[in-house]
Amino acid sequence: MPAITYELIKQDPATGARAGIIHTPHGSFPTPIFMPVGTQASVKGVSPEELHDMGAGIILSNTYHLFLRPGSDLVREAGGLHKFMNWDGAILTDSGGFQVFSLGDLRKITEEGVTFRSHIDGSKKFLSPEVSMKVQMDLGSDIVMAFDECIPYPADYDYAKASTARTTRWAQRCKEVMTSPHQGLFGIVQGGMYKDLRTRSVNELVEMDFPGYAVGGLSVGEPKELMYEMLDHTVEQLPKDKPRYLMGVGTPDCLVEGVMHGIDMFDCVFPTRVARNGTAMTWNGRLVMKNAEFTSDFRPLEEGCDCYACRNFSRAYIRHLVRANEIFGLRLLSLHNLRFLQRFMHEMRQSIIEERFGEFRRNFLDNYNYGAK
Ligand SMILES: CN(C)CCSCc1cc(N)cc2c(=O)[nH]c(N)nc12
Ligand SMILES: [Zn+2]
Repeated sequence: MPAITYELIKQDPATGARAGIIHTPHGSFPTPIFMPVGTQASVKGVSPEELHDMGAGIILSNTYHLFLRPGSDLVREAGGLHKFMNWDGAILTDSGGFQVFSLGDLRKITEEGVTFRSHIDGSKKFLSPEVSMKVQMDLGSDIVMAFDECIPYPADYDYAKASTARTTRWAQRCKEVMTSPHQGLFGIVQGGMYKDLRTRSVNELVEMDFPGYAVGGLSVGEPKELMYEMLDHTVEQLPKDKPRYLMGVGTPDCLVEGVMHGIDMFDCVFPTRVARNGTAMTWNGRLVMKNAEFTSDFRPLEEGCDCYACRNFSRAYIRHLVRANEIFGLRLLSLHNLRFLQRFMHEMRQSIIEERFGEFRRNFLDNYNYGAK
């Protein structure tokens, strides 16, 4: 029995949208799903108990960061990442490739792997398919991402072709050393913005029969229309009985469009990052809490929200905390924004099950106004 399995609940008859359940060794969760990001083994300012209370079934963490600090040997000694951070839900770990490639010229790529300098102390480090898999086995995450190169945008055809072929060879090397029966290894589709390379990447990864697939190399600065075009082309070639994960996406409009194209899993730092910038996410757009309009607004951040912030505090109080640089204000906004995304995905999933996804999408996009208010 594979560690990760996908159960289709409902396919929207008119679009690629679908509702399902993903089963993992640390529990099952409904899809489509948004995964809170806990890069360094914590979702910034949020406790595991609060993550459970808001309905999070899976969180993200990161090979690159934990490899550098505190080191995966320590986490293994602690009994793995679940025990280390006291989270008993599912965990997905990214493979480290993306973070290394974000270092720009501080790294050197060869067939073997990537040499780079730690952003923490400048020491020389090496990541490869084998090292990434060893780290992720030490961490014990339920879903392990293959070690890949996220092709920058723009990239010329020859570079994208050579890089995608290497990512496929790296995926094979990951598969050969990922021996834990309790962890599921996802392949990551690359190919840049070239449809023929995306098709080749999909075909070669599907040939290796992974339990799930991520669409990589998107949300890297390309226009949204181009992202959707690549997404449409890529997802339709992926197996229907396996989960699909769109990496690094995204804002609510991108979540709706990603679901429409058949994506099941999403992650993005957006909700916690904008929270730390003093902004609340609501169905009708963003609230910039420092704005004077909230000075004596004693309503909750969002009417009808059941989060801890909205059940106990007002916009006026949260505005005061943000202006006074009180950490509690940012914590309240993080709790609200993460709960908002859980509610958003739940409503979207219900609309698929009740065959009214098209109406949900139109209503949301008609009211969508994520310019700061
Ligand atoms: C917090 N998240 C942004 C981190 C997890 S997702 C990181 C991430 C984001 C994007 N856009 C593309 C890729 C990609 O092509 N490959 C990998 N391995 N990771 C990716
Ligand atoms: Zn709320």
